[in-house]
Amino acid sequence: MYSNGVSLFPLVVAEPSSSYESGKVVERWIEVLVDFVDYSKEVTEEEKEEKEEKLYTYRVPDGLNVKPGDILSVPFGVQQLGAIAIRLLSEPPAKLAQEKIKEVADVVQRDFFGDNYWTLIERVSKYYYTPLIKVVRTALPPGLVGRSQHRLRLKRENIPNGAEEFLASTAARQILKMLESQANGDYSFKYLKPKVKGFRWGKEQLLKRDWVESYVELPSSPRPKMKPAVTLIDDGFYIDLNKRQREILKVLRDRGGEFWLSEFIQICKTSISTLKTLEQKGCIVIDEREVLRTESGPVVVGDQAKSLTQAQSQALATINQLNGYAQVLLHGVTGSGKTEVYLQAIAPLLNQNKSALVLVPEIGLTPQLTDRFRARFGNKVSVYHSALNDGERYDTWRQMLTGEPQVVIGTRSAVFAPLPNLGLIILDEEHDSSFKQDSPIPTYHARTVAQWRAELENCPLILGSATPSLESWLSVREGRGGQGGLRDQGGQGGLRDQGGQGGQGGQESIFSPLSPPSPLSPPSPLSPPPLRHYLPLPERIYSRPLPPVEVVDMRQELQQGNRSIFSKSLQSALLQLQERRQQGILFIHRRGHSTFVSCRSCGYVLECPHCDVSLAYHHTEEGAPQLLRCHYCNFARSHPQNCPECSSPYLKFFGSGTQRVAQELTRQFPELRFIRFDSDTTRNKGAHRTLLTKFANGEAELLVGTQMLTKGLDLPQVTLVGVVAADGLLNLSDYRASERAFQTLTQVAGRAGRGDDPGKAIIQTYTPEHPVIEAVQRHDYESFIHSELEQRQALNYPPYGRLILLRLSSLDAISVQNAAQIIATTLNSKEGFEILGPAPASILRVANRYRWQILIKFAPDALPQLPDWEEVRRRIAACRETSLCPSSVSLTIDVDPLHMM
Ligand SMILES: Nc1ncnc2c1ncn2[C@@H]1O[C@H](COP(=O)(O)OP(=O)(O)OP(=O)(O)O)[C@@H](O)[C@H]1O
Ligand SMILES: [Zn+2]
Ligand SMILES: [Zn+2]
Repeated sequence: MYSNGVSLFPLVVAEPSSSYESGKVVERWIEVLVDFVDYSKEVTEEEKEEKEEKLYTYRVPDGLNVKPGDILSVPFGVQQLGAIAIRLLSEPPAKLAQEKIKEVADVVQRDFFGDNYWTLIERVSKYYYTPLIKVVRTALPPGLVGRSQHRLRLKRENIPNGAEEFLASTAARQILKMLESQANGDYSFKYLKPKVKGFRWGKEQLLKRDWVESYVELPSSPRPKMKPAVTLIDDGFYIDLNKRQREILKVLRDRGGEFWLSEFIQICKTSISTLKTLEQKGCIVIDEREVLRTESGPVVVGDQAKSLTQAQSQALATINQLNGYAQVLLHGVTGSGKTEVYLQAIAPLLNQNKSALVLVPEIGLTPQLTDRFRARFGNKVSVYHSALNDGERYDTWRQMLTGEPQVVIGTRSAVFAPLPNLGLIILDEEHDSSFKQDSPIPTYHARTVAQWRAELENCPLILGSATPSLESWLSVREGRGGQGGLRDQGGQGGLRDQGGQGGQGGQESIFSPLSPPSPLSPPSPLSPPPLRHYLPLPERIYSRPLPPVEVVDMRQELQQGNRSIFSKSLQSALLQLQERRQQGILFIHRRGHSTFVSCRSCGYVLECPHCDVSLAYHHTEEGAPQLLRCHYCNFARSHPQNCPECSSPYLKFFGSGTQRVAQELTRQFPELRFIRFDSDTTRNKGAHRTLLTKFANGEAELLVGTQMLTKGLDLPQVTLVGVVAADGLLNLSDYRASERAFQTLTQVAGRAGRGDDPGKAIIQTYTPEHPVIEAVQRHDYESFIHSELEQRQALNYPPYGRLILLRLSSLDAISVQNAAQIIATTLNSKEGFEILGPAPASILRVANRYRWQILIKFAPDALPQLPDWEEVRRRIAACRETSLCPSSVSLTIDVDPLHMM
């Protein structure tokens, strides 16, 4: 047998090598995820996906030590490709002919992701019933491994004189010589391999002696994109200038003193030579600035830390003292300055060479937030979210792997960002449901994953919100489970037979020290220093008042003969905006309005041909095509002239919420300028920023939009917030409806009065007595949440009980119903949980697929104890077996679901 040990230390050959110790099974095969980059275009997306998701088995050559998480190089067809080691096997798959299995060519990089990262991926895989491979695909940008280069570098300081004499192998000597001949002692594997016979063994020996190191060079570090910008340095008052030159300087000053050169030339209708003259006169500077690849707009630099309010400094002091993992709930009312606390919590970390990860709900609000971070930390900030294209995403990843301390701001999937030396994770607006992925699997919640990650990295997690989720409140205030508490159950109950993970000894032990006390056991009197901190910011900055909330009863308006969608009160507030040159926000809950098109003659309603829903009418602006669109499958058609059923030309429609309101505004307030801010008008890249900038520049009095408006906008000029109809929010048939309605209304009201002028909110509703409305009006988070928690507890809903939703769908209506029935019966026949359903989804057919669901509910006191929990998990995973769920039916296991179907 040929092993590394032999030639180096002949005397210890007789000793058993470590893989034979303690009766461990020798694992000689490895399943790998092959990194396809330039995969042939002649296959369908589906075939491609199947191939990409597939694990391939390779043999591990003797003497090569391979671990999950290593980056390998493997022969694949005629190519040599990068691959990630996923799972060791002690036997080759029975289906494969042994002699057909190829050997791993080499280990390119050990522990590419680090143990913690790999543990995180495994935990997500287990907890969310998702094959490891899919989690890896979720976490990694495409092509990360493929584009990198594997290299070998000399460690000169370790090499003794006459080193070659110590080397028994010719290959090793040859490699050493070649490297030494290079000034930087460095070559790529690709270069060395064909030149050195037995390259791998030679390299292994050099590595063993620590004379060389192997590393992956990610393609050259990202070069910032630069673009010329104009900056005002002197407004030219004492300089001899002509009228035109003065005009140009005034424009620049009015626009904040900075502009991209090309855009500024357009705006002023001027030329580069005119600007050069102004530069020579010392009024402006034209220089290159870095452009964030995902963003436009000049980089604002040099923002200083603000001096903190007392509440802010108290919160910051606690955060600064944290050493290692802790869960912090920063509960600050709207406009209390949570962002400033984040910024000042991050600043010292960067100086300690640590990085920070900031997760935000949606991209609509990141431009403003990103600007604030960039103003403070300059180019240490990068943005990572799903709207980036592959290249941008890849670039950002690459930058993270350089190891430079940095701040990454991103949406849900950024929770997997491979930041070096993570010092802090922040979830801003932690209550927001867009942190949860409904599909595809893994159906993860970024808050849950962030918590695991913080524990693994041993760093604090800050959850910030004006309206914390019930989960976080319960977890921090009462030290009870919440979603994080699930992990000690879910995490340990690894499904060894599922998805390819598990099987390596010692895994369980990784979980135990991290597990918090079980949510079911009383807190121990000897508990270690508190891992949970509640940090309130009960007041707005400068003690500005929260906006008074006026609730308007729309039933009374109707009785008084007002048929407009705007109440008297809202109408006069809108008129005042114009008079006082102030600004307002009008919030529309999309579902609150009918958007379908129907025939006045025969009553026919235009429906989606693929889903059981009516089509929604869409019209962005005058002159744009009128479209009918399905909100479920995105099917679109033009608006017909005549009824398809009876040919009548009298089709009646309402626009979607915002469209209809926009029409009404134009009719009733022809002078009022407004900007629509919704999914129709923000489709294009950069549209969010453009619209918000227009609004901030005072180009309109009113911003009209949907949910997007509620999330973190900080516009000091806004004094009025109107909610057109709160009822659509209140009457949703979902156990979370009240929580969501309270959060949305409080957040949207909180956009008012953030500047010097006091603000107010007007909420229109047909049910003013609804407890949610009353709580919002009183700004009373605590009593709302207490009564809400009581109800959840009584019904065993989260955050007390736990839910797992099985979503089934199929093109065939009968087989999905049958499968749902069979699965529900099978699950029901055992104890340990409650089964709700099977039930058809509220919209049965979407994109031609029929959908059924089964809800599994675990009451807190019936929660299975370990090791029974594992048995329960096995039973749930077994639902996917074809005996229960035929291949024509797809089944998604949604753990901790937020949305029912
Ligand atoms: N200590 C401070 N002194 C002066 N201004 C401050 C201070 N802290 C924050 N601000 C300013 O107050 C405003 C509100 O702060 P911020 O947007 O961080 O509030 P928030 O708590 O995140 O609000 P929301 O939850 O409503 O989004 C911002 O314009 C911010 O620059
Ligand atoms: Zn008709
Ligand atoms: Zn549809």
